Amino acid sequence: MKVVHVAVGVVRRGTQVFISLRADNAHQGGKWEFPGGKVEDNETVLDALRRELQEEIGILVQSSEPLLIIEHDYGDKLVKLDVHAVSAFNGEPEGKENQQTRWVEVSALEAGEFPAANVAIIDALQQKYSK
Ligand SMILES: Nc1nc2c([nH]c(=O)n2[C@H]2C[C@H](O)[C@@H](COP(=O)(O)OP(=O)(O)OP(=O)(O)O)O2)c(=O)[nH]1
Ligand SMILES: [Mg+2]
Repeated sequence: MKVVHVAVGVVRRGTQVFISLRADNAHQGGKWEFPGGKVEDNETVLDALRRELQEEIGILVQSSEPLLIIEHDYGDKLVKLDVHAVSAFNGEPEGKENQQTRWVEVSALEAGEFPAANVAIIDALQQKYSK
């Protein structure tokens, strides 16, 4: 199966991160996610990160740091999540695609509300950024 390369942005302010609800009809629909999306053929992962965060939550990424890379096989889809912590940005994040969004304390993130691949992201965040 072809691996789908995905740029994922953990938008962080202190010990809080910004999350969105995936549309019911999307892959892994009804789960919470960190905003992001597929890296197109003509772009780098950072290009995709910038583009997706602008499209989905209306912010301009000013600086980001790689956090981790996760490969996960959902059975119907094989993904490679290229996860970046976004520490500086312009604009106030909001759902630009009618999706529900919220800021949440890193310590309150519940892996069960996210796609299975996100367990490792939540672990990494809770080690690095919890109060
Ligand atoms: N954005 C995002 N995708 C995630 C997370 N965890 C996880 O397993 N995924 C998976 C779900 C999807 O199969 C894939 C991302 O696809 P996506 O639906 O965001 O892609 P996209 O924004 O380009 O949207 P589209 O073109 O499919 O409409 O990665 C996460 O935290 N954030
Ligand atoms: Mg997306």
